[in-house]
Amino acid sequence: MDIEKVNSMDFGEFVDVFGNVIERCPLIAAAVWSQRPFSNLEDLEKHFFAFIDALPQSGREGILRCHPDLAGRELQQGTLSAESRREQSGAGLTSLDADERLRLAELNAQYRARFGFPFVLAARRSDRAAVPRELARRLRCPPAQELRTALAEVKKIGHLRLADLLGAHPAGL
Ligand SMILES: NC(=O)NC1=NC(=O)NC1=O
Repeated sequence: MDIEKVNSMDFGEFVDVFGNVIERCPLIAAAVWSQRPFSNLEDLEKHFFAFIDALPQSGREGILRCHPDLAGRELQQGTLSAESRREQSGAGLTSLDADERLRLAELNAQYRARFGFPFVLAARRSDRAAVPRELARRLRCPPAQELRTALAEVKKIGHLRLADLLGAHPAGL
């Protein structure tokens, strides 16, 4: 899909296509639509990220809370979004053994209890060994720093999803 096609979309089509670039936050696409026309993929992405950066802390934390846990209940129940399912299975999280799943569940619970939002990481840039290691490492970070780190991961996920939608090759982020 080229940027001219994106710029020609009406509101409904735009949100249909881009509504899940940021997981379960179609509001962001709904807001970004007003910024058209976009000069290219980077410009479109810049508007998604600018919306996030302009939110108050409660809004940025809210975006994190819209993310399903990695290898969590939604993965087991099959209620993940198509994008999340692809990302999580791509990182090998659909084939964890019981011990691995339990360890991740425990770490996710500790993380959520400490920060008040779920652990978020771009699964496509990770794998089944790195996820628990990263979770355990970030669990020890100061809250303000961890909020910044988690949002950077949301942007990595968004960058990869936008690149998929526009048929571009994701830059190393
Ligand atoms: N909590 C999460 O990090 N969730 C996710 N990361 C991804 O890359 N896809 C997800 O669903």
